[in-house]
Amino acid sequence: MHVIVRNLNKKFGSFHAAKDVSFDIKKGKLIGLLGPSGGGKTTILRMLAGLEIPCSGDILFHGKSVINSAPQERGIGFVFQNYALFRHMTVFQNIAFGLTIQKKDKKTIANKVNALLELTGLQGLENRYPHQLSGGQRQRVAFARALAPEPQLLLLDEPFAAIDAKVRKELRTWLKEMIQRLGITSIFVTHDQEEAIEIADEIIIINQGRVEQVGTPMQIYKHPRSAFVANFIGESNTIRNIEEWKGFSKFTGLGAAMVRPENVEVLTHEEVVRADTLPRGVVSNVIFKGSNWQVEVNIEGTTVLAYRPLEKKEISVGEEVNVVIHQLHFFDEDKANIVKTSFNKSTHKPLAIYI
Ligand SMILES: Nc1ncnc2c1ncn2[C@@H]1O[C@H](COP(=O)(O)OP(=O)(O)OP(=O)(O)O)[C@@H](O)[C@H]1O
Repeated sequence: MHVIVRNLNKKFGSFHAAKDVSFDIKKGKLIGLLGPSGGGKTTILRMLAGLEIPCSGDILFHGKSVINSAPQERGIGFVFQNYALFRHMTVFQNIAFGLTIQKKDKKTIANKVNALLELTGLQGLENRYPHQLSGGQRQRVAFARALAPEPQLLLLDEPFAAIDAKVRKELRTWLKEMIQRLGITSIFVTHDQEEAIEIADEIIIINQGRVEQVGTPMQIYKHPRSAFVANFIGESNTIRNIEEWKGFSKFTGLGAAMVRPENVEVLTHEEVVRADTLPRGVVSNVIFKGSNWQVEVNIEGTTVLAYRPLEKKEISVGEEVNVVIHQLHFFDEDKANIVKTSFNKSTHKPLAIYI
C-alpha cells in the first residue's frame, strides 16, 4: 500500500506531540520511525492506525483519505513490543483471532493459520499457550496474528524491545526477510539506531514531534541534515573551536563542526610529512575494536575520536600525534554544508573544497 502523510498535527492539551508531520511511503517498503524517547513516534503510528485522531492534516492510503475511517476499516496489522497475545488462547487461536472476527469459515481459517505457522517457523507449537513460549516465539506469533487478516500495512511498535540482545538480532533479520518476501508495506518504531540502520529501507527521523530527515540509512549517515541527526545516527565528534586548529582558521564563524571518526586520520611522528601544517594533539585513549583501533586524541581541549586501521603501527596513550580531517559538516538553521579537505601530499596543507 502506498501511504501519504500530509501535515499531521496532534496536540495533547497544550502539548504539541506531532508537528506538521509529512512523508510518503512506497508500496512494499520497510520504514523505520527512529528518534529519542518521547519524540512522537508512537503518536504518529497510532494516528496511522486510527487509534488517535489528528488535530489537522491528512493520511492517504492508495491515494484515498482514511482520516475519517475507523481503525478496523484501514486494513492495518499491528505488532506491539509486549507481544499482547491473548493469554488464555493457544498459538493457533491467537493467530486465528482476526479471521474469527471476520467470521471466516473453519477450513479457510485452518488453511491460513497453517500457512502462517509454516511461514513463521512455528509448526508444532500451535497448541501451546503464550506462557509456554520464548520471547522470540511469542513475537513470531504476534507477527503471524497481525498478518492473518492480510493487512495492506503493518505497523510495528518497538517489536523487539522486550527481547534479549541475541534473539533480537536474529528476529530483526528474520523480520526483514519476511517482509521482503511478502512485499507488505511496513512501518516500525524504534529508538535503536543500529536496528533502524540494519533493517529499514528508509528511515524517518523524528525529534520533538517533527520529521528531522527522511532517507535511506546510508543517505542519512553520509548527509545528515542537522546536528541532531548527525549526532543521533552513528558516531560523531562535535568540535566547537575548529577555527583555532592549525590550518582551519578560515572556518571562523561557521559554528560547531561535526566530524565522523572515519574521517579523522591519526598520524604518528614517523608517518607525518609536515607536522607544522597539521593540528597536533595527545592520545588520551586507545581501544582495540577487533576491526580497528578507536583512538581518542585531545586537540586544543577537545577530545576527538578517530578510527585507525590495524595494519598501522599501534599507538600509545600519551603519544603526540597529528591529525588530518578529511571531511567536516557544518549546520546552519536550514542548511547542511559538507567540507571535504584535499591535502597537498608533500606539505599536508589543507585545501578546502565545499560540496
Ligand atoms: N494520550 C496522551 N496524553 C498526553 N500526552 C501524551 C499522550 N500520548 C503521548 N503523549 C505525549 O506525547 C509525547 C510523544 O509520545 P510518544 O509516545 O508518541 O513518543 P515516542 O517517540 O513513541 O516515545 P517512546 O520511544 O518513549 O515510546 C510524549 O511527551 C508523551 O508524554
